[in-house]
Amino acid sequence: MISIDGLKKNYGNFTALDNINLELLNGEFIAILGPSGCGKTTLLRLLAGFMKPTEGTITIDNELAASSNKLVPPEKRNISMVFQSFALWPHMTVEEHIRFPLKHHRFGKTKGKEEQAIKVVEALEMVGLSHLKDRYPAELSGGQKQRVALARAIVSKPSLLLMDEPLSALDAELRMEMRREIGTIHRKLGTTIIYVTHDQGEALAMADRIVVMNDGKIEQIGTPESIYNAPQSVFVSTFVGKSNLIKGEWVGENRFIPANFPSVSWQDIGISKEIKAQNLYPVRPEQWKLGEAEQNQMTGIVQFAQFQGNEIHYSIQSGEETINVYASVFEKRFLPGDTVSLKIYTGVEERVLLASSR
Ligand SMILES: Nc1ncnc2c1ncn2[C@@H]1O[C@H](COP(=O)(O)OP(=O)(O)OP(=O)(O)O)[C@@H](O)[C@H]1O
Repeated sequence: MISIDGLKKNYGNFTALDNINLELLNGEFIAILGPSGCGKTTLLRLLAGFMKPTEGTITIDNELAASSNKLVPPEKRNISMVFQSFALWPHMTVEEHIRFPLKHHRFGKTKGKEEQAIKVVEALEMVGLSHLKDRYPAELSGGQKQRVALARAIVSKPSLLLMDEPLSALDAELRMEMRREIGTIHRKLGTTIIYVTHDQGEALAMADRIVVMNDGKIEQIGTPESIYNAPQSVFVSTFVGKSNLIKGEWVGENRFIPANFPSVSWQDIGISKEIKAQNLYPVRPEQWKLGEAEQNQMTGIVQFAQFQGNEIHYSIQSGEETINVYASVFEKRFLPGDTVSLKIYTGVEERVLLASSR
């Protein structure tokens, strides 16, 4: 188990991480999700042992690994890393890359040549590269290079695998394929994975739990479903799921009246206290139900309608607010200039169904 307590990291006067508290269970797949500059890589570097924290501690399997005056260096931690840039050596073949940790790493060291060969074959098979084992990095595609980096990272069976945006240099289709492969490898190996990404789709699809970060702090920790369906802050509701934040007023605890439509009222569907306190109601783009304009309903004028294959993405002007709506292609189509009514799916079950069908 890894325990992070009160972790802080300053670079000079600048605080890159502040009061980070997190417990990771053995075998968990944790995604660290946040925008550029929020401190994701800093957290990963602290976990790897590249630098000391300014305050707080990291404990790995009940042993203090880092504090402001102690640092267990990377080579003394049973960890591996995979980077966005692959970090391969141009003069080594695929097979030599994968054998490297077995020869040199303190934890993965495997003395017998035969045992080494078995482990290399296993790792090559796991990432589907057996047929390319004699190639050099310059002779591989981006996806194949990342598979080499992955095989090199897992061959020594580390207890912790740190991945820093490993798929961001790959094209969209390959990213989807690699998501599945990393998921399969995680299930097979049972290694604890910390996976840094700014891509919400990756985090939602792959992780057991997501840690959403902003500005050096943790905003929310939870399962993908809870992060998506029950964001606790305005930041999480807009960063994950791209909610529209409708302005209005909460009447009592349970009823919301949109500012521009006093005759409309929406019920509470588990909106957090923090969001309520700002008199906002978050509505995700796919949560809207468009219809012909009706009296006593929220309405707007379609500005744009973009065909996306499985969905139509509308931009709708409603009073001063521009509302984004994702509608199924099977629903009634609207055109720019049409006045439409905007209702929302409020049943929690409906919302979960919608979320899981995306
Ligand atoms: N060595 C350093 N010296 C000074 N400031 C730094 C240093 N490294 C990072 N920072 C700053 O700390 C903040 C967090 O950086 P970090 O690299 O952890 O962010 P990130 O979330 O990984 O961003 P990205 O997704 O762009 O890689 C940023 O504002 C960055 O400019």
